[in-house]
Amino acid sequence: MSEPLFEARAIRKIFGNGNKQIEVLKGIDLTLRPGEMTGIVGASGSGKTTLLQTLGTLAAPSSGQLLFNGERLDTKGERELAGFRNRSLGFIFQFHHLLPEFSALENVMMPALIGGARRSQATAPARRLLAAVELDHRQEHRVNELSGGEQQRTALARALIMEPDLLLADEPTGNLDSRAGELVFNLLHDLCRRRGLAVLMVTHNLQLAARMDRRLTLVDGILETNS
Ligand SMILES: Nc1ncnc2c1ncn2[C@@H]1O[C@H](COP(=O)(O)OP(=O)(O)OP(=O)(O)O)[C@@H](O)[C@H]1O
Repeated sequence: MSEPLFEARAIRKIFGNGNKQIEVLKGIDLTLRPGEMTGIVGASGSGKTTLLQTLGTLAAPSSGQLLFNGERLDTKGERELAGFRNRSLGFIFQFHHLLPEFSALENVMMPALIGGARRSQATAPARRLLAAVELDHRQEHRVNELSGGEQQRTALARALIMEPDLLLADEPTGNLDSRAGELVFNLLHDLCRRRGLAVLMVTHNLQLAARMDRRLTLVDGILETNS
């Protein structure tokens, strides 16, 4: 078995204060290895988005440890974490957070430009990724001219441009028909096998979850392993 890429140890996340506190994550232990696809299911409001944001260092845990390649993340400052996320993590959010005034191509290139790449370096990989999600014909279109499913595939291309080690995806096939959902799943599956990408994906699609290496269910703030 390969070395862990990512480890969460006893992660808790509490919102609010005083008698208005709600404990959404109550002690998450999770190990992700390169090349592994892990599906997370759970009822609405069970904390799946909170889990992805906390594991992805977008929200600080209330307690517990996060390790990436054995190195502690939870002790790093925001500046260092921003660099880490740009280099090593890809995110697909439920609401894409694409920039509406920019084209699909520009949105996909954005993380590379933020990471210091020149436009001339970022263009070809961005075009390749848009082609891989079958959006060759939409590259120059502004995001607000794209359908919900096209926006979701653009967000996937953007999440992959930096060749992340770990992709955290919140319902990445939610707006897609079954053919596009299949395309996205196959693309990710291929990256896992070929490049060792690790994927942690929230999905309500049980058929998709069944094809992943592992399925976990978030119940009452704890991750349970499904058979
Ligand atoms: N910033 C916040 N402040 C207070 N409570 C919050 C905050 N963010 C989330 N919560 C609460 O945490 C719980 C889990 O929310 P979360 O969005 O993580 O659930 P989810 O499983 O992703 O839901 P869904 O499947 O409906 O998207 C909810 O009860 C929500 O109201």
